[in-house]
Amino acid sequence: MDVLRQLQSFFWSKRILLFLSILCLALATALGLIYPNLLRVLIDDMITPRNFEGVPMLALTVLGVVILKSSLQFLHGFFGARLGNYLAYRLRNACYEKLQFLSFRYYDTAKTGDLMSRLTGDLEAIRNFIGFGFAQILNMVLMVLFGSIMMFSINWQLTLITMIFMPILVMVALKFETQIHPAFQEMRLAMSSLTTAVQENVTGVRTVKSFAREPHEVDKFSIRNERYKTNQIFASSLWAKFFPIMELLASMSVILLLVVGGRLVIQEELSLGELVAFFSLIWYIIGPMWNIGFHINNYTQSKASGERVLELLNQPIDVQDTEDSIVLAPEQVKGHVSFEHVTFAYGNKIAAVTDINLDAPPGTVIGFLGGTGSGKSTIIQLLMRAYNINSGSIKIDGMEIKDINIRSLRSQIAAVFQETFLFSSSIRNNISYGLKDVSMEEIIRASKLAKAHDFIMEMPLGYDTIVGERGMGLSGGQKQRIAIARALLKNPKILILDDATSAVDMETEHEIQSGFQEVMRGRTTFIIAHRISSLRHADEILVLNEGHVVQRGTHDELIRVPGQYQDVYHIQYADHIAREQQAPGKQVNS
Ligand SMILES: Nc1ncnc2c1ncn2[C@@H]1O[C@H](COP(=O)(O)OP(=O)(O)OP(=O)(O)O)[C@@H](O)[C@H]1O
Repeated sequence: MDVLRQLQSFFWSKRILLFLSILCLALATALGLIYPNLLRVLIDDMITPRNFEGVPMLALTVLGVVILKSSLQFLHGFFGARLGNYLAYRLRNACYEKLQFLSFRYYDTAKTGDLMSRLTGDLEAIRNFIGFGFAQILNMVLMVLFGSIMMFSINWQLTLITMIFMPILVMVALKFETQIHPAFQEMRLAMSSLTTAVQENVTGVRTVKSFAREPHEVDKFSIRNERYKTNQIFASSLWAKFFPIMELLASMSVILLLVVGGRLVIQEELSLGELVAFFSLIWYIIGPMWNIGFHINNYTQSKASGERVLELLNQPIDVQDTEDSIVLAPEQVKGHVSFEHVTFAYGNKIAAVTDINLDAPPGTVIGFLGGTGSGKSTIIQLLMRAYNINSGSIKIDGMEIKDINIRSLRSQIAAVFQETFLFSSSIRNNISYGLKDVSMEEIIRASKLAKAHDFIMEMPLGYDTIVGERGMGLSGGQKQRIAIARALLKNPKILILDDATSAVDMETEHEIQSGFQEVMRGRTTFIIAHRISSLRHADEILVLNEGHVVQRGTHDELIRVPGQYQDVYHIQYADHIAREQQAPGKQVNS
């Protein structure tokens, strides 16, 4: 019920639909109770005394009741569907909005398939329950209540006798519930792991094929499919046992009614019409008991689904704006970045970066060099406030970034990553992503700077060419150049190039960088690169090892001192150095 209470806020403004739906169903049920009475009248007042006169009137009454009952049932469906759809619509929007604002930390462990199944299957289960299931459970209670009252009013002793088996029926249904609920939860988990397997396989199809891992992937899927199947079979076998037991218990009540009721009619303590009415009414009690399993199942499934959707909606967002966060005025931002004793660890692991200090006055270029996992990208993520730091401070123009409004902070930063994500849209839209009122001239200018214009013009529809999911159909270098154009168009105060030219050849890199010289002017730029050639013009280069800055200085300073930078330089410039050494008198330099 706690789940229901939490979901309430999503449909409460349309509660009138819920009330109308329940009311219509309750009225339809109440009308249904007229049938047994009409039967009793037909037998006792017309058939037994052989009085045919009232029969046409009785038939008309039945017709009227049928029409009214059908109309009420239609209205119940109509209002229920509107309510369910309204709720699902709001929940879908809320979930999607939440996904937009969840922190990077959440996405570090989130599984796409699992999220998809929450937004589809789970939402559907909630929609069904709030739209129909809930009203039907209430209706079930009303049926039992109305039915019992009528039966008691006819003959209370007979009612008590026929109800002897009802508590057992309820007990069986409740026991069933305690077993089926975990089974359904397990089934949902199994389904989301299946979806995840499919999604990952489709996304990573190139990797799978290049490693010829298809058989392994098939096995992995089979194991998950097996888990789903086992759960399905377990749940089905529970259902299979449940129905015959319920039927047996229900039949006991009918047999009792037959024996005791028949005797009462013979003893003239009960009229024939009343006995027939009783037979009809007993189903008002047995029916709900019979369906209690279905309703309980519906309820538990939706409850499990509700828990999963709410779990997403209640996820804490660890990187958030403070109440009085500072909104940067773009024209006043200078782009002075400083890190003071910054230490940060992902989760409970050891620190990814420790005691980082740097000062980047506006317009300077800072380079990062270091082995895999040395913490270069982490520093950049921290500057964008993807995560909150554990200690130290990061400032822009003297303001702590944790005090700056996140949107306005990120709007001053443009980043190009090693891996480029392109939306399935036109190249033009991909370049102008997130920007309003951008002219075609500006897009072309940025593309030319990023050395992307020529290959875009060679494509069938030029800038209107649609690139598929993750930019399929483009080479890695082409995707990177589009990403660079996108970053340049944003005209940021702070530019981040995280291995941004790794996928282009040396010549193109050189060309792009000469373009960068122009666009980097006046912007504080952070370059992560494995190639010394990308870093040599930086005002300061930080060499990282296991999250620590082990060397810092300009290119000219660093190549002179023994250390990691010099080692990398020697490897990358071996030919050049050899040539320099063959020409005596010349200094070994870049
Ligand atoms: N999202 C994450 N969750 C947990 N640990 C992470 C995450 N990202 C990076 N790490 C860890 O933090 C450390 C630094 O990683 P980082 O990505 O900053 O290195 P890097 O120098 O950029 O490496 P590369 O050159 O390979 O990109 C590594 O030990 C890495 O395993």
